[in-house]
Amino acid sequence: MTQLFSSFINIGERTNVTGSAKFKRLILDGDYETALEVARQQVENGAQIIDINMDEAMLDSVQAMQTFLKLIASEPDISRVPIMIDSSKWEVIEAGLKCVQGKAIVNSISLKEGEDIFIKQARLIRRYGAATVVMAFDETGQADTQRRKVEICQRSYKLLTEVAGFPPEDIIFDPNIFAVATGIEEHNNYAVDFIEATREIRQTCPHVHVSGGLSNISFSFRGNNPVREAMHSVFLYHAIRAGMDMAIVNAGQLEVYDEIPAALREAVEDVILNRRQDATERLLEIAPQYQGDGKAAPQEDLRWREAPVSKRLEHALVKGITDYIIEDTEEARQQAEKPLHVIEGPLMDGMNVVGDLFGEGKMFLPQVVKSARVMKKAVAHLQPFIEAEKSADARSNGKILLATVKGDVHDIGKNIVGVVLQCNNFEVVDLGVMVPCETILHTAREENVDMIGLSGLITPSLDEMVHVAKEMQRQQCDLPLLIGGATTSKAHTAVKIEQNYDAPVVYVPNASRAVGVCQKLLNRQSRENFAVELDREYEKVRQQHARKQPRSKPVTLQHARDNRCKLDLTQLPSAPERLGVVPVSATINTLRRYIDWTPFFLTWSLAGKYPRILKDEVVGEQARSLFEDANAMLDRLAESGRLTAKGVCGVFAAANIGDDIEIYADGARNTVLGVARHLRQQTLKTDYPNYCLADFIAPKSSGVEDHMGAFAVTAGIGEDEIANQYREDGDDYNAIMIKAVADRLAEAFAEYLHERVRKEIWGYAAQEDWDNEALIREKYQGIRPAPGYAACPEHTEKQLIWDLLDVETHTGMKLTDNYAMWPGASVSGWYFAHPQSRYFAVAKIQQDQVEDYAQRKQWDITVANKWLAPNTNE
Ligand SMILES: C[S@@+](CC[C@H](N)C(=O)[O-])C[C@H]1O[C@@H](n2cnc3c(N)ncnc32)[C@H](O)[C@@H]1O
Repeated sequence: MTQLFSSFINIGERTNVTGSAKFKRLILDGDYETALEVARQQVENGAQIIDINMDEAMLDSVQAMQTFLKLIASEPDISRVPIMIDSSKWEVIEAGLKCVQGKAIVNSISLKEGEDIFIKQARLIRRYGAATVVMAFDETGQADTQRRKVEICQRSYKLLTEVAGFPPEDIIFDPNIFAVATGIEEHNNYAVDFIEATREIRQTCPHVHVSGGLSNISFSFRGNNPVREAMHSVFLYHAIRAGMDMAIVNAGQLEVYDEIPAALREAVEDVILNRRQDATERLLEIAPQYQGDGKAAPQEDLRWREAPVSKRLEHALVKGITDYIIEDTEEARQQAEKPLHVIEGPLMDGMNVVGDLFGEGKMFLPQVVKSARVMKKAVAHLQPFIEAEKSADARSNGKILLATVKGDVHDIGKNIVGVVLQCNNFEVVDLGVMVPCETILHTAREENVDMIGLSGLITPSLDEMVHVAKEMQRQQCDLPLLIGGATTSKAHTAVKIEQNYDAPVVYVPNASRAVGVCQKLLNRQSRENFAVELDREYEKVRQQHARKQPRSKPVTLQHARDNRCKLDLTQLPSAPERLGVVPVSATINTLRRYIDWTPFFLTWSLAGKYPRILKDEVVGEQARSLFEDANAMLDRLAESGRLTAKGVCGVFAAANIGDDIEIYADGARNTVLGVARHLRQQTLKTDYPNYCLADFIAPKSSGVEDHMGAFAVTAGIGEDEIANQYREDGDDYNAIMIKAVADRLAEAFAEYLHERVRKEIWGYAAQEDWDNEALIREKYQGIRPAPGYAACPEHTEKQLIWDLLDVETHTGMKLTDNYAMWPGASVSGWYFAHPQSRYFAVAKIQQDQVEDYAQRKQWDITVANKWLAPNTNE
């Protein structure tokens, strides 16, 4: 192969279904002829290798790879360049190797699944006489630092050359190019890490090649091609000097290093070489100047401004543009007979377009929320004129009261429903969170609303909703009742709530359903039809529920205890470095590195795993825009200091007694600080134990000294104030965004603190070194079960965490009547460190365990039945 790499090699990237929407379409449509043209063009444009990837869920990838490679083989002007067979699936690679006639290159193998598979695959590749790309990826994840990149490549090199007999000149290392200038401090050195690792790899692994996917480096500047191209050129300039000799690149999109404008080149070089602290900010500042043709800032496409005012308002609403909304609304007002007509006319028409597009799946939730922001600004401008005329309120579709029930503080879902309803011309009376039943019913009467919507996140809220329904019945209310929130369900609504209230009760699974439901409930005729439909549907759900056989056979508590998980006492975690309570704080910039972004997108109803979602064909654009907004908010929060994160944790001497854990004041174990009560799985298990969290702590009778921990963290100090301020400014989008971001930071805080506990405070895994993806996938030893979740579903146990750690004093976090945590963006839980500890679901328990638990907690049986209802009613 050596002759192949005598100079720098461009690898064409367009024949890749994961990277090119056009190529993907062609392959999915079976248009191989045109797909072949894409390959030909690449070769004509100077690609010296073409990378071919057919990894697409809708494709038979093996078949597609073989078909395409066979076609290429009969095209001499394409097959004169080597083919890179790119797939994450080994069977596709093997299928491809069988079809390529000349020298092939496999992209890629790695140590991800261990040495045995790695060596086996290398030997097979060798048998085909192919070269291979080897990613800097091992059993613990992708390498991001120079040290890890070099270590993994050196280890791979040794295995390949010494064990698999692989010729070193056929090895192409890919030490992972990651995005720089992302705003995250830890990313700033990624390019330097790559360049320096390349230098070291070339020095220590003779004859190998180094390659990488270039476009990743400039990912933060997507949408600004001139800056991206400059970044690619500067990066290549330095990486080639360090020994990089191949890259997957769009050859037509490379700026010539010397032709990059001097100011841009210097700013880009500062970023790539991580030469100054403020390099990202400086590049961000000048980047817009080079957008478009790279010489002058592009003109914003303002052709829509020439349309009549009603069309302009529609455009602004659909696109979420606030820049001209006041002047356009004013123009419309001057043309209208009454200011109210602007709302009822063009603004509502525009919102109807938004509603239709959303309904058709052509707009996504974040866009709708941005539209609402535009609408609010317009309405706010008109309000004084409407009041001056003392005209009646704008005729809305209907009025709905929304509230998160007493004892619960979670409101993101409710707020989203509120905004979507407002977009559809419903008037929303939002009572906020922790709203007692009396306030809900009183306000409903005062405000003369048309229906009531209840929301809740934690399981005790379900009971509160039943209580509200019963009260509505008692007070002879006849307003429709809407039920929503993460723990609610159609079954719960049908079985527990609907029967208690004569007027319609509707379970609303998400925001997009809310509008249709509310519309049906407003009109008398459609409401009656809907009520009949609902009765029938819910009756069916009830019957199904009644017929439902228990999924597994119940056993007695004694039987379950006899089948407890037996702990291997030789594997106990080491004794803690530090016993007792440790208050902790963390900056936004530290925490953002630990964020798990996937749930963030789900909050906004965009499904898909991060980071893949950013490139998703359907929701990718929306996801990117949302991601940018979230990061901009994080930047502002980091700078302003308006959102604070505080936490506390502690590791304590502990011993297991039955299903309880005794927690001691100190290592002497004489003073009991508290006793954690746990529940045990109570269905027949043949292959597994009947788990209880207490099993993961050494029994007191064993005399072995064991430990456990507890934590409580919040990233929500200040979130309500910031959200309220946004809401007052008519900016629901950012009001929801701050809460969604604070929630992410709280979970990130839990992740960050857990890592610190493992590595330093308890220190039982001092040497661990996981990247964020591995942390999210919980690769580490130990768990942090959270009361209210499946392994410890009983919420009142949070009180013990509060007492042990004096949580309120250290963090300001509070527990509500129903043991929800305030602020909403909070997480608390236990730490178990034994390698056998794992998450599980207690699921259905029997009355003997309820009685036993009541006794242990010194509760009246009715109290026990109330708190354990989620596990007795399953
Ligand atoms: C809800 S996710 C949170 C982490 C996720 N990466 C995020 O950012 O949203 C996982 C956490 O939920 C809790 N959890 C999950 N399953 C559980 C179970 N069966 N019992 C108790 N807690 C559980 C644990 O605290 C675990 O760390």
